[in-house]
Amino acid sequence: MARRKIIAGNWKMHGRSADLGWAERLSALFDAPPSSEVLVFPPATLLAPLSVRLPGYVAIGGQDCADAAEGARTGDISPLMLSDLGARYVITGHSERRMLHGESDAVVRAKTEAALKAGLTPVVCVGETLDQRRSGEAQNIVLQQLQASLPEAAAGHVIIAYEPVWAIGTGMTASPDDAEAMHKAIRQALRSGSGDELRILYGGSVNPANAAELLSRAQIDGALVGGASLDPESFASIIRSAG
Ligand SMILES: O=C[C@H](O)COP(=O)(O)O
Repeated sequence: MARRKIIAGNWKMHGRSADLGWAERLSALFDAPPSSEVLVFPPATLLAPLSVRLPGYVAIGGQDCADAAEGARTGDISPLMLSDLGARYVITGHSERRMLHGESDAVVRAKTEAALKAGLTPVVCVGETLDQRRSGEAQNIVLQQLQASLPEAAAGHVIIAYEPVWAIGTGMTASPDDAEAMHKAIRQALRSGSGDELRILYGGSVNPANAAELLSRAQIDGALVGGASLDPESFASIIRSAG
């Protein structure tokens, strides 16, 4: 059976209460639930107020979580707290967290494990830099990152997002062939743990103009969309591209 596509919007550090009308604007663009799953990752401050305004077919998630359920961690948000607000998903290992907050693969793995324990589905991000791609190391780097970022036996319980660092927010997108080749390598590497059910999203400058071609590829199970998810019309157009 074909894997159901997932279109996920990551708002990153954008959005305040004045932006909550995004929910009604998005739902006004659909007469019926779309065929793909739709996920939204707003900033933690908007999780609760946004979730009550979203149509039932949109699930919400956190953009990051701590690696423990509770404790003396000033400023951190635990996966249990996200779940308490209605989140069902959480992004772990986004390259912005890896780079700006020094998160190692071991940290990503601990966060992913804590998220699973809290009953959330982690969306685990991996991706190479431009230098690594140019030097032909992209696949090795991504597979190493993946292996070190995933807890034991987690492959059947997570979603993977392949996000080449050089494509994020730059307007440069991996070609559908390159993205598909990487997704295939990821699927093969995780096959023993997850069978063919593992869903692998592509992220990096996905927009209404390039989404259809990327999403038409059998190995690309959806998109993790940053900038283009902030505008409901663009996001809706990408959702429609998934079929
Ligand atoms: O999480 C989303 C990705 O980092 C992609 O962001 P972008 O669509 O703005 O390039």
